[in-house]
Amino acid sequence: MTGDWRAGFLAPRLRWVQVAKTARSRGLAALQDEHRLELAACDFTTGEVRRLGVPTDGFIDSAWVAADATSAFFLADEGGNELGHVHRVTLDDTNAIGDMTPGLPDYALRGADVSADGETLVLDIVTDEGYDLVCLPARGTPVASPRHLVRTVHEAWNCRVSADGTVATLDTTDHAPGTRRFAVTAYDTATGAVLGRLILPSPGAANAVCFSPHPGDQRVLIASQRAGDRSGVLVWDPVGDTIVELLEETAATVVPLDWSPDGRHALLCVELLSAQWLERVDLRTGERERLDLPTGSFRSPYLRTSQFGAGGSVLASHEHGMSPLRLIAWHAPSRHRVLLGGDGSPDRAGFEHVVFPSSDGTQIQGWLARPTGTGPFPAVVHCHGGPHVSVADEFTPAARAWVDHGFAYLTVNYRGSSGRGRAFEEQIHGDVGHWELEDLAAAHRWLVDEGISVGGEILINGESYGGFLVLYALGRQPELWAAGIGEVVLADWELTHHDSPLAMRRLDEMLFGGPPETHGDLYRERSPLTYVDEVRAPILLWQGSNDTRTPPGQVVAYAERLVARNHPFELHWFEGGHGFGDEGGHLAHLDRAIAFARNAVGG
Ligand SMILES: CSCC[C@H](NC=O)C(=O)N[C@@H](C)C(=O)O
Repeated sequence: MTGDWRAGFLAPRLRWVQVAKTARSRGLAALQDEHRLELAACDFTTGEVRRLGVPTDGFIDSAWVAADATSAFFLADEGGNELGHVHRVTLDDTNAIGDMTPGLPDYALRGADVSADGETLVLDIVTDEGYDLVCLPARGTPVASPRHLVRTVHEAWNCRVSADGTVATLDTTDHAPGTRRFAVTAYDTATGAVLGRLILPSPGAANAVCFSPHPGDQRVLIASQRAGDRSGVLVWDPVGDTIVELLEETAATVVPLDWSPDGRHALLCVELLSAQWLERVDLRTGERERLDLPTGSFRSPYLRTSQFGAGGSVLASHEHGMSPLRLIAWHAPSRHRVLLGGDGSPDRAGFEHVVFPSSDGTQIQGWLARPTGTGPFPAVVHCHGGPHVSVADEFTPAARAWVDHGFAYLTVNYRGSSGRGRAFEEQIHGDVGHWELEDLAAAHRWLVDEGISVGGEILINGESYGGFLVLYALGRQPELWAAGIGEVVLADWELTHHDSPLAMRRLDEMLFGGPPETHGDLYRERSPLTYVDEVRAPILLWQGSNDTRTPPGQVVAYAERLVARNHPFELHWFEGGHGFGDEGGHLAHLDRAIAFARNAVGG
């Protein structure tokens, strides 16, 4: 795995693609280049990708395309702070932009959808008052105030609206506050009346994926999680009060992604220890068909999905570790072709899928990239954010950079990651940091036992919740790590909680079992700031000045304690929110990180 990793990093690439519900040959994409990440209108037939001049943050849920692809909606925030208003941009030559909710205070967004008939927009907006499901016309002049359907103070995500706009759903937790064991609640969009609620037996969770494509049909495709490892697909009719259990898996995790425009099929992503493939299931017969597509990944929580295209096709958002997103149209076995994206070298060797035991015998999965030769190599153990997401075999240009500089790179789906069932995901609740550090120590041990690396040459790296793990590991396992590198890190839970909007505070309360007012001891016990004096390794950090997820104050507090000890560290600030918008900035960071790492391992 050698070559010009810089070019791979900086070449324009697609981060996600969305398909319009009733104009399936067109859609919306997030296009990344050296200088910016912005929205683009796509025509899958001609291959045209046209920039809209609208910046975006990389989350697929911060922007979405209208059903007929004549416009798109996005959250316009203030310098990356994720608080603002939903705007509409027309996808014609004018790209006219207008605020959809001019009468509302700034809000965070936890979901949005537009009906297949193009008329109705639903938003799940979050202010310090609570989570509000609102409904407004998707076309025409924005209304002064949208229709308010419901307010809840407990976490509620991911709203969906029926094809004719008469029924909306919200994934709610009123029945189980302080958890993400969601129920799906359906509302009449004219009156706000509750039409039905789908609550799976505890500790199950249900999430609405999408409504039937047909106006008048109020059935919803549901992703279900149940006790243990069980995951499945349901079709729920909140109006007719019926549930059809379409399929259930125990060995693998199955995630429904889309309902075909002809109503016949659902698209599924099946995941086995983070290896993914796509299947299509016939909604009448339950017959499943695995799509013959290249090895790699097809979805990533919050970041990327695959959907049905026009004419019965599937538009697969395919990536692997060393190959950027390609939109592949699958028509039938052995009949698929690339419509957009890629970099011309999808056959480049990528990640190795590895599994190793943690201290309690639980098998932990990771993705490894290593230089050619026998090693040992200095190594980077990477921790993803979330924590309830997982890393698939997805494009990771940083991994290529590390490998080209002689480092092995191992990204770990530690305890708390999604895709391994509820027990695996929830094991960290009330015990934040404990199992994650056990699993990261296991990764360290495995790299040494396999002869891939040697003990004193392993660094730890991560972003967001992964950045929390970097600092927590440096303080709690100082003997293990040669250096720590973090982006948008969390150094203190209590300070973070107090500086965060409600949309983020609910995550902390779920992880700790309550707010700092009642669970302050645990917040302090599991905060890196508490262990800052134990840290031995040098630290390199990047933080966004407008970040509302891992706000600046808590990192400043941590840095002040390092200064007081005269401990070697660097803290670099960038203008932005919870991540780099420009790959130029990201690349400069990586250059610095590699030089810093070489220095730390004496290279
Ligand atoms: C409290 S950890 C930092 C917030 C976290 N970001 C990255 O790890 C985050 O945004 N989590 C989201 C996805 C959430 O679960 O609410």
